[in-house]
Amino acid sequence: MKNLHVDSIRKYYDGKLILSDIFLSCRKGEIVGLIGRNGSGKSTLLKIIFGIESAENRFVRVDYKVLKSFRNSKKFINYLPQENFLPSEIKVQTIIKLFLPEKRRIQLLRNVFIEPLLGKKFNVLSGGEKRILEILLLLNSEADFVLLDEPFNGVGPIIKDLIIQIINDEKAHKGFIITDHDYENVMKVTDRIFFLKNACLKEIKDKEELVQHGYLTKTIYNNK
Ligand SMILES: Nc1ncnc2c1ncn2[C@@H]1O[C@H](COP(=O)(O)OP(=O)(O)OP(=O)(O)O)[C@@H](O)[C@H]1O
Repeated sequence: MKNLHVDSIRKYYDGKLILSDIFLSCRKGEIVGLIGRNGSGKSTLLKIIFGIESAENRFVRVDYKVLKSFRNSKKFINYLPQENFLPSEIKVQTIIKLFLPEKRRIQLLRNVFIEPLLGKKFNVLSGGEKRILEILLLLNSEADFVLLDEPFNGVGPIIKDLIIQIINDEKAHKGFIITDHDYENVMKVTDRIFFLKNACLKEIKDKEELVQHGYLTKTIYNNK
């Protein structure tokens, strides 16, 4: 069983400690959630794991392979950034050809949601259509682990359910680390959840702990 092991991550921005000796692991077949207040360092952590952000200290390995840089990581790990990352002036069918090897394209080209979009350029797609396409491309890639930064942001309930369904369908083949402020859907889809506060990660078991950690107020918690 493949295992992503993240250890001893330490990061400062402008002299301020953002991440302090972070340890995190994710097995293939597992979905791990990451919750934290705005600016707590969630995106920074995902970027460091993926290898596109530097850190004072960083140790990432998949099984026994130590991934020292983005060049090593990209074969094993894929990453959905907060902002759209696909080229705006290119048609969806061309994007699929550019991003996926031939044997991995067929399923996506026949996907009921993607098929009607194939002739459209990326920049004319709706926000939800863009997100679904990006997520499906990552899930059809060969990487064993996928880091998703705010996959639910800006998408409606139907697309959210579709994203959850797609992630669950792929769970047997990949491991996921997901961060999003839609904590209810994060809690629904994940097997383990961690809360990032004061540069440290702590595993949490239920929604009540989100009140204790100051992520939810009692009023929000009681009204849900
Ligand atoms: N390139 C940078 N230079 C300086 N400070 C940065 C840089 N990138 C991020 N930061 C700071 O690091 C902190 C963590 O940012 P990060 O984007 O990781 O937070 P986040 O938890 O993902 O927030 P959000 O939930 O709002 O997306 C913030 O205070 C941010 O201002």
